[in-house]
Amino acid sequence: MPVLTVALGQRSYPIHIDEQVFAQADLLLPHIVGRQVMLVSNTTVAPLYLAPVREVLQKAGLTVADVILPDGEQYKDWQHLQLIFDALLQARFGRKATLIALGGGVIGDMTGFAAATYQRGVNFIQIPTTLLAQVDSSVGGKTGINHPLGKNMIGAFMQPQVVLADTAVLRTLPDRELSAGLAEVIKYGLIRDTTFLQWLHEQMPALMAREPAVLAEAVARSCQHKAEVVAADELEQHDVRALLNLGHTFGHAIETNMGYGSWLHGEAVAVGMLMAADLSQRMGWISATEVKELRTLLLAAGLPVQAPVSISQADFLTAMAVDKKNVDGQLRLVLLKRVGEAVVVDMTDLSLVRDTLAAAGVTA
Ligand SMILES: NC(=O)c1ccc[n+]([C@@H]2O[C@H](COP(=O)([O-])OP(=O)(O)OC[C@H]3O[C@@H](n4cnc5c(N)ncnc54)[C@H](O)[C@@H]3O)[C@@H](O)[C@H]2O)c1
Ligand SMILES: O=C(O)C(=O)C[C@@H](O)[C@H](O)[C@H](O)COP(=O)(O)O
Ligand SMILES: [Zn+2]
Repeated sequence: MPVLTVALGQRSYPIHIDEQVFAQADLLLPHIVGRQVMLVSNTTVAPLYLAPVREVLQKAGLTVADVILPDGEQYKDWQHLQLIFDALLQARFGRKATLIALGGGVIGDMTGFAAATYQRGVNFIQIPTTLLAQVDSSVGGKTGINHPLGKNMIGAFMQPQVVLADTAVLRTLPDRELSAGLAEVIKYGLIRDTTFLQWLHEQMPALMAREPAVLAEAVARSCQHKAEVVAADELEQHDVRALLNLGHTFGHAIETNMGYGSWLHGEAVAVGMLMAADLSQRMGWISATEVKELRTLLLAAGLPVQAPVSISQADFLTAMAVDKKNVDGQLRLVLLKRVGEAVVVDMTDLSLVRDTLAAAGVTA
């Protein structure tokens, strides 16, 4: 069983990746500090996986309550965050309470933000149940909610106590969600590991067929990348962690403009990464062949490669103008200096960005 570590001094924590770890007492219980545990899940995941987790906690004599949120990115907002606080207060939970996020990235981001802010901060645990959450969102401590004008605009950095990534639960994941997770997996190859990228080209059919060993390897290699980047730049202050944002400035613009939940995060990131690659080619850094190879890989992963037709260039640029990487109103994008090496670039001239948008069929 691979056990990785996110090395952050006193805030270090393990990531357990294996089958049947999501409700394993010896992995879960040592990370619960008080006697009160709030399980946070959604209407899809709770019926599938909540009972075994509750049972383990109750058997240990803990007080367990739950809050089951509606399912979807459109509910990653203030109103539904408030439901977590309501449940915590109604159950009289205090500062020693532990929150457990059982679900995908939406549940993880919201639970983490609730933990960061409830009574000024309580512990939380990530049990990610989507591929995307296992390879990316459950690790690294970015938590938060969306604003109608921008993705993840309200939030906090808050590291979990432990991540239990159970690859067996991926069996019930819909195909579209598997593909969305693969977008973030491909991202790691593009920004920092050409060997992994080559492996992904070769193993994509096995990943799409959910071959357990191959899927588990993709999760472990992705988590290793994420853990290293987060350990190097936890709070995204040194343009290291920002590289994990490849494709996200375009992608978040798609999600915001299309209405949260219409495009999956991973789908928007896939198209965004292709746009970033196109722009990198325009900068003279990567070749047309490399852009084409990325397109082929995204298609093999069942991901979209075409921007939505209903968004204009102005819509894109408006959403991109509030991106969190921007400094003093200056657009900053993650591009590829070469395949396997990403950089943050100040886009002082927007003409190439417009060219990329136009080439993707986005109307002026
Ligand atoms: N914090 C971070 O570092 C980070 C990183 C990447 C993405 N994100 C955020 O994560 C969110 C996307 O996460 P996501 O892709 O997991 O989406 P999600 O949380 O909406 O989950 C996707 C769907 O799969 C369902 N589901 C979850 N686990 C399942 C299972 N095992 N079987 C069957 N169905 C299951 C969910 O109910 C949902 O319908 C976005 O809000 C994105 O911004 C955050
Ligand atoms: O962990 C990070 O850092 C990332 O950028 C990972 C991204 O995949 C993720 O979508 C993240 O939530 C985006 O962060 P944001 O700061 O652009 O909202
Ligand atoms: Zn992402």
